[in-house]
Amino acid sequence: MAEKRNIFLVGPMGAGKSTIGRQLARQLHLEFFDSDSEIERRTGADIAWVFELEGEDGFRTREEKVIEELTENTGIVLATGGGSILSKESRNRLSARGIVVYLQTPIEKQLARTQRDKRRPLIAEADDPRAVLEGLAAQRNPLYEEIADVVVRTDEQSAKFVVDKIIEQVGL
Ligand SMILES: Nc1ncnc2c1ncn2[C@@H]1O[C@H](COP(=O)(O)OP(=O)(O)O)[C@@H](O)[C@H]1O
Ligand SMILES: O=C(O)C1=C[C@@H](OP(=O)(O)O)[C@@H](O)[C@H](O)C1
Ligand SMILES: [Mg+2]
Repeated sequence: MAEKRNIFLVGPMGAGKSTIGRQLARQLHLEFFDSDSEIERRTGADIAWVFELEGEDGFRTREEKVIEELTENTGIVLATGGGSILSKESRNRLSARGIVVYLQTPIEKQLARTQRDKRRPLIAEADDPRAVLEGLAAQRNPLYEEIADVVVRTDEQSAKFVVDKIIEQVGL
């Protein structure tokens, strides 16, 4: 697998894609991108604002475009947004252009890690965030699994442990 020189992190909100991706890139001396940060950089608006102005559909169109462009790189770590895999085109691009690492995390941990964060509109405004995360998991987990080359759990383990585990699993 080491000949595919990009690493793409997929998984649900709160799995640690952004945090672990940054550390992984630093450790491997690869460039780091985060699809959400890239959308924020390009629009000059935060994710919640993009959802508010353009709706989820508008956000997904931007996300697909950013993933199309970023996956053209070689030698990067990309932390995707949790819903990026809803797009068949993005799933195809991610599988074709790098090693896809699925960060698997139980809903309990996702809730704990995203509780105080207002930057995820799908759960920040929900009356019952647990029910939302369960619904998303039912729809999305098969899609993460479909494209995963490697699956790494991120529940009890520290970010550092997960980074080392990914490096070991992808053979870099
Ligand atoms: N392995 C981990 N152990 C404990 N906390 C973590 C771990 N990975 C991430 N976190 C914390 O969880 C929160 C969400 O992480 P983030 O990287 O934004 O997830 P994602 O990008 O998958 O939504 C952050 O506060 C981060 O510090
Ligand atoms: O799961 C989702 O649909 C989303 C996940 C978020 O990214 P993280 O997975 O990095 O939290 C962000 O892209 C947006 O709020 C939508
Ligand atoms: Mg993130």
